[in-house]
Amino acid sequence: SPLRGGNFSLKDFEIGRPLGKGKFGSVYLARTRKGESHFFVAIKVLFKSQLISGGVEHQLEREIEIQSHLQHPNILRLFTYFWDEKKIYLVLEYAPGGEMYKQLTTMKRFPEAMTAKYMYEISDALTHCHMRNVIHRDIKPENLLIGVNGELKIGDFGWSVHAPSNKRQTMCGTMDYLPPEMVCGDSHTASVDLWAIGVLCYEMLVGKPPFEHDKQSETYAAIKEAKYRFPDYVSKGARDLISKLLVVDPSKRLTLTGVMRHPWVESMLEVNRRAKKEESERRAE
Ligand SMILES: CS(=O)(=O)NCc1cccc(-c2cn3c(Cl)cnc3c(Nc3ccc(N4CCOCC4)cc3)n2)c1
Repeated sequence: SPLRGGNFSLKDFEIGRPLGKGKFGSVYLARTRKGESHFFVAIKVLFKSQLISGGVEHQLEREIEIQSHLQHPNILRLFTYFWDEKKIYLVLEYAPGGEMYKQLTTMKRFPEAMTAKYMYEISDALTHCHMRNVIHRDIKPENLLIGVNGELKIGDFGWSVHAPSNKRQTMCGTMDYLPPEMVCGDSHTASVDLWAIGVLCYEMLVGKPPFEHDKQSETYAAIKEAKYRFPDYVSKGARDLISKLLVVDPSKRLTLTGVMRHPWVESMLEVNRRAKKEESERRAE
């Protein structure tokens, strides 16, 4: 990629439209100036002042350290970063499909085959992270993006840490994805990500997270007991997978390999493969 080497600065890019607004800054579509082939990137612009007042500068350092070293088709690349007097710029891979959050809001809920494909892809990405002793800790639709071929991309490592960790972090996002051990403040291991993909799987199939309640105290109580219900339309296979991830005892949760080899996931991936084959045969006619 034309982003080899270091010391880039804003002048190396043409800044395009804003893609979205975050807590600490915004994300812009951009493209490299050099060379004839315009290479699209997403540039996340963070204000130093806001990072300092938010007390998250160390978190950003960790995010940069971790995400710049992870290279996987389902993890958004962090190519490089640079700063000027007031801002820090992260040059990230552009995800043309946008946020999974928007896709889920638009579609209300995902078909089972689409959900299973995303579950396979996120488990593959987390296997890559856990092998490098990185826990993500903040898996939720808002942090997941969609690539050019509809593939899932983990897009934000702002909350990731090197395992094991008992770092108490002030939660400023939703707590729907918190596992019991984090709700109780106990130290936590990589299995927090397994709980989170259980919550994600439920939310993709149902359109809302399993422990959502009006009162935060009710959400806490439901999480601690892993108390949730399925709407009738959720298949037996999907219920089996989710019930093996939303387990209070972290050591008893299904492993990432177990998710990727789960009968429901495998059968749904077969459905995807057959649909793709039929589609390409139709195109070939
Ligand atoms: C905390 S934050 O600032 O990081 N999150 C706020 C936010 C909010 C919304 C989006 C995006 C976003 C980030 N992206 C990154 Cl990083 C790479 N590609 C995209 C990326 N790509 C993208 C691609 C296409 C679209 N379109 C497609 C056509 O319909 C309108 C939306 C939007 C975003 N979007 C980010």
